[in-house]
Amino acid sequence: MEIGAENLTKSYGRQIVLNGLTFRVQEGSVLGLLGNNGAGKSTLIHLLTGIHQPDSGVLLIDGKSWLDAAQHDSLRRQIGVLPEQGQLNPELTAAEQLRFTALLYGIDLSSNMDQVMAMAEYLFEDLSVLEKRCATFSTGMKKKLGLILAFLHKPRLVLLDEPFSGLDPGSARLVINFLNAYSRSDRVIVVSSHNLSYVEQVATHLAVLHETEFRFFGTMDAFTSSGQSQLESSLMQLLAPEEKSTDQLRRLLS
Ligand SMILES: Nc1ncnc2c1ncn2[C@@H]1O[C@H](COP(=O)(O)OP(=O)(O)OP(=O)(O)O)[C@@H](O)[C@H]1O
Repeated sequence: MEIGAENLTKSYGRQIVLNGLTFRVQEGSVLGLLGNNGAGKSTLIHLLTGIHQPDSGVLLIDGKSWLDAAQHDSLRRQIGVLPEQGQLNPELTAAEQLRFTALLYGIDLSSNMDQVMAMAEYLFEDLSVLEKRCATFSTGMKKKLGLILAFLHKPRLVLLDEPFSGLDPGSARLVINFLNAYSRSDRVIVVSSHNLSYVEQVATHLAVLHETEFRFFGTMDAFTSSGQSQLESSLMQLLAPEEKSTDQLRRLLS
């Protein structure tokens, strides 16, 4: 599934968040979406899911306008989403949440049980967690369950908002391996994250949002070879954050 946009613009009130974005992400790509807090990464993911509408411009899925394409349920079912929050019903057990999400996607969980159990076994050490209520889950457990839900129906387009936040290093490694195993020539994965070292291990392409526009959009190789070898220093150079003095802060906090 190829995705893209032409002249995509989104504002909240008078604040322009995304301004005239034009891009293409080809099948087989894993796009790392980077940018400072408030740069508009989640906003772009919301637009790609179809939850929010752009003010102007066109979102393209397999070359078709997302608004036209969205009318086709089959296409919607090919999208998997890990939102930043609000995905789980705290009252349900994890197993109930899995069944509920499967119902929403219109898939028969019993015939996909091998796949679901394989994902759960891989991400959770102990499968008894599936009988616990989501409300009792730790941050990392919620994230892992959210990932399983996002991949439940083997989507061709996967949109992951902060998949690594709240994960311990071992769990993050599992998720990196999981994403690399899922990546395939007919799929696209979009990963919004602040964790550069993790992004580096999964992304084939990078998009850096800054001040409503892409400061960079291209392959990982092009990004890191454009003068710097390290992802973090390349990003810092691109976004050029101001060095701020901590003198006043020190005085106030002393
Ligand atoms: N529903 C909303 N109503 C009003 N403003 C919003 C809304 N959603 C996002 N914004 C604003 O849009 C801007 C972009 O927010 P967004 O959540 O997309 O950023 P982000 O890059 O995902 O940030 P972070 O890295 O902190 O998660 C912010 O200034 C935010 O306050």
